[in-house]
Amino acid sequence: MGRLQKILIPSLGLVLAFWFYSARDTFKPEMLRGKRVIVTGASTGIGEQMAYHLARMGAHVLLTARTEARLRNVVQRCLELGAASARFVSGTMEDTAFAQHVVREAQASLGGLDMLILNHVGASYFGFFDGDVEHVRKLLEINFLSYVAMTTSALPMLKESEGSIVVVSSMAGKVGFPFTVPYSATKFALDGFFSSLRQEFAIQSINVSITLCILGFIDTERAVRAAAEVLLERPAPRDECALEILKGAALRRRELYYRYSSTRLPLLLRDCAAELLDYLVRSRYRLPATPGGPRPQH
Ligand SMILES: NC(=O)C1=CN([C@@H]2O[C@H](COP(=O)(O)OP(=O)(O)OC[C@H]3O[C@@H](n4cnc5c(N)ncnc54)[C@H](OP(=O)(O)O)[C@@H]3O)[C@@H](O)[C@H]2O)C=CC1
Ligand SMILES: CC(C)CCC[C@@H](C)[C@H]1CC[C@H]2[C@@H]3C(=O)C=C4C[C@@H](O)CC[C@]4(C)[C@H]3CC[C@]12C
Repeated sequence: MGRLQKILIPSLGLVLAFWFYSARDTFKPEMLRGKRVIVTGASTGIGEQMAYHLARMGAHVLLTARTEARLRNVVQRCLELGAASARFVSGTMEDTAFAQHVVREAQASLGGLDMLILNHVGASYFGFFDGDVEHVRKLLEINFLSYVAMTTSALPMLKESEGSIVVVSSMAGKVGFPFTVPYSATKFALDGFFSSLRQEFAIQSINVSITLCILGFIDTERAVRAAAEVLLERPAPRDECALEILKGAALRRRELYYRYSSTRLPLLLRDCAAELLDYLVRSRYRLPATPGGPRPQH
């Protein structure tokens, strides 16, 4: 009996703790109703899908990317889907002044901000590193520095609303993958910046959540065009991916993994068997017969 109690009581405690923890963590679409959200890179791909989900949930969306004609269509569709409001600002994130301009636009048109979704990426090549240092610099400006600039400008509004920052990164921002050298550098940089910033928020009791999203291969047009022939991996659907990101953001998660089986599970190997993980990653590539590697795709 005594032994039974020793086992039963802690087990019951564990079950209750697990139940309490999961109950706290249920996503409801109403969580995003009426929220004021910026989505960058919203003209195509995962960003476009996030805009549509947010619209269905009744959020106010401010979308940005370079291509005005596409943004106009996405805004129109968001309004049809039920967005509380939808607008866009077009321009390039190569310019940090533009990043700051987008945030000012949120202040002017929405009167504040609840969620900043940093998702855009500049075009790069999927192939062996070609030694082009200027390309690395440019990609760092688009994929990293503009994220820093937007966060810095948006922070006063996010502190005010106790809001959220969502950083869309990749498995290639946690592990080295072949053929993504410049891109991977920019994604690792995001992890350093935002993980360190999260620590400072904790010390300063700043209630702004930072969700770093670690994505595997997703079926967006550009990614499929660039990599599908070389990868033995099947891309996951972009609309489901977009919804998972929003759920993680609404629940103020620290990190989000999509899909779990091709991100979180392989990453468990990283600290105890790095060489094995490297080998498994390479084994997912159909390596080319030509010594130059796959033709660079932009
Ligand atoms: N697809 C995948 O397999 C994976 C994607 N990810 C991440 O998900 C996020 C979205 O990727 P995905 O949807 O595939 O990308 P897409 O290429 O479909 O979309 C990229 C977006 O960024 C915008 N953009 C490109 N260059 C600039 C620029 N200079 N200034 C401002 N905006 C720009 C594009 O619009 P426009 O050209 O009109 O400016 C577009 O809206 C990225 O952060 C990516 O790293 C992570 C892992 C895997
Ligand atoms: C451990 C493995 C089983 C997981 C495999 C996941 C691999 C296949 C995933 C993880 C990260 C993915 C890359 C990515 O993040 C973004 C882009 C940019 C896009 O324009 C071109 C495609 C590219 C390079 C993706 C290619 C597929 C990658 C390497």
